[in-house]
Amino acid sequence: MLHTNLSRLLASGGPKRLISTVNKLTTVEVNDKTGIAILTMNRPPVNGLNLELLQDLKSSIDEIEGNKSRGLILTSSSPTIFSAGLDILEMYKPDMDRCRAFWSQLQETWLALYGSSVPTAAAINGHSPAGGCLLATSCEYRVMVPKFTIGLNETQLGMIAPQWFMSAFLSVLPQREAERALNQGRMFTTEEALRVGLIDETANSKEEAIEKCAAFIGTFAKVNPLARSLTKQQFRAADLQQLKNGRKEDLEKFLFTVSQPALQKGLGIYLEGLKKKVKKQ
Ligand SMILES: CCCCC/C=C\C/C=C\C=C\CC(=O)SCCNC(=O)CCNC(=O)[C@H](O)C(C)(C)COP(=O)(O)OP(=O)(O)OC[C@H]1O[C@@H](n2cnc3c(N)ncnc32)[C@H](O)[C@@H]1OP(=O)(O)O
Repeated sequence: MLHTNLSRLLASGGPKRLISTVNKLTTVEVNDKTGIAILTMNRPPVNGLNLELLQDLKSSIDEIEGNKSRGLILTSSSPTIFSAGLDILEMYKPDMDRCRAFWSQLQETWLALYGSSVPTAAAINGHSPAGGCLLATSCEYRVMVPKFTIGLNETQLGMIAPQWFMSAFLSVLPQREAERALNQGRMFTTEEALRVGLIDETANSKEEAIEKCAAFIGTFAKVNPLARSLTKQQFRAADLQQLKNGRKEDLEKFLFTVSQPALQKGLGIYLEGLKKKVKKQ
């Protein structure tokens, strides 16, 4: 009951204090009463994860870790897109120095979110392909609004999701389901995602999704915070360590992959397809 009241207060726009507007592409709002932080991505039109958005996400996660928030809810300011995943323009005909910085920042941001000491939840209020799905599956709980899609579609783009994308996916889905979905590059509708367990709940609006995420975070109200966070970290330690140990190799593989002419050709065709779709409407 206490948890429900807390989450209602949060979602009803109860006393909220904007504690950070420092970052250009993210905001952090901490509710004074509940202590839960809402981290909102705001890079129109599709929250494409470029270097700057990834930097802002990392610095917002650090801020939430540092200000003793009781939990983190990740969401988007767009009414239809949670995140379109990695900004393809960072990988298409890239400047290699920037591309290096981009991938290193993606690694850094993932380590911070997946390894966060506070309870994390994603209020998925729009489409969530690829890198968007990575962000959502790196959280501990997912609530999604109907009529959108989520999944790791990398193979559809001729790309291979790195091992740590798979780790986050596998922390949510059974191996058989995860392997098949990744091989197919499958995008799940909200209803399908609920059925396989890729999301935990559905909600009819962003506000309700945030309320349900807050209720999840409220379930830890009476649990010792240090014991909870160390337990979470033990569960995730092997996945985190695997990337920490292999960061350089992972970066080199990425740079090698994006410099392949066949991949560049495929990305060009994919981008063209996205643009043609816009013109048709
Ligand atoms: C073992 C070895 C490992 C080594 C590692 C090597 C490689 C790993 C590499 C990569 C991993 C990649 C993961 C990714 O995240 S790739 C990105 C995948 N994302 C997508 O496929 C999503 C594509 N977008 C969409 O499907 C739709 O845009 C969406 C459903 C999200 C929204 O649809 P809507 O109709 O609302 O909007 P659009 O009109 O389609 O888009 C508006 C505008 O935005 C541009 N855009 C969309 N998505 C992206 C994107 N991801 N990056 C850049 N730009 C994007 C779109 O082109 C439109 O632009 P404009 O025409 O207005 O200029």
